[in-house]
Amino acid sequence: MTEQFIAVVPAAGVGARMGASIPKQYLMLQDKTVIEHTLTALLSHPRIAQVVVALGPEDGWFADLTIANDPAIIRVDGGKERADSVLAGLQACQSYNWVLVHDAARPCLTHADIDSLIAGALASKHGAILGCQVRDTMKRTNAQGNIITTVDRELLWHALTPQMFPVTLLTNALTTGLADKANITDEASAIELLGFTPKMVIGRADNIKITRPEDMPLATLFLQQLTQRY
Ligand SMILES: Nc1ccn([C@@H]2O[C@H](COP(=O)(O)OP(=O)(O)OP(=O)(O)O)[C@@H](O)[C@H]2O)c(=O)n1
Ligand SMILES: C[C@](O)(CO)[C@H](O)COP(=O)(O)O
Repeated sequence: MTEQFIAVVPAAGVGARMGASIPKQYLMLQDKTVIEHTLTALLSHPRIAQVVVALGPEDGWFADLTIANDPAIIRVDGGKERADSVLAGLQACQSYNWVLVHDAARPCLTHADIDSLIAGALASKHGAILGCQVRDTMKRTNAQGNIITTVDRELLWHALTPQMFPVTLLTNALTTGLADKANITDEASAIELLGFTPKMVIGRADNIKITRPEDMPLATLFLQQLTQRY
């Protein structure tokens, strides 16, 4: 039988940068909430058997969603930082070899990208992440906002999600790295802190993370365009 995987969806954020009255993962995009789009993309993939959703302590929204009753969904309590939420989710993944971690706030994920990530991760000892190369000239500024240098963009990427790693390796990395969690903004950065070099897999640039209000119409357009998501 083809190996099945588990996914962890960190969904315990408050969405401060969105500035909405509810966490951004519960805002409506077309016919359903952001998190429902995200979970549907994962749950409908043939190699994802279960999805662990890390929820905020005050979350009163998830239980009201129909998808919350899907038997493939496991709920856990998230933590103060995204890395804490992911580590909490990993405690429910110990019977699996591999885990995909995907932001609840990235609803435009396609099965083609999940397929590419799985192939890339299984071919790499250190796991893999989806990413897309930067397109603009990149600048570094000083604290006063003055440009101090132009950064070589040749090998510069936007890290996306899902990110896929062996469960034991990622659990160890996040447990060890949490002492330095200020620098752990994605799973790969914790793996890198152990000295490993995960594989970068080319992903779609429309797999955006909904962060600010202007991202909502963009995600709506992308979902309309994505006729072949699954
Ligand atoms: N303590 C946290 C913080 C974030 N997340 C999740 O991690 C993903 C990416 O984080 P981000 O875009 O930063 O979401 P928020 O933290 O909600 O946004 P903000 O920083 O604007 O508050 C989101 O799905 C968010 O719900 C989480 O599970 N636990
Ligand atoms: C994990 C991530 O989406 C990869 O780009 C990003 O690091 C999340 O950062 P955030 O500040 O928690 O949104």
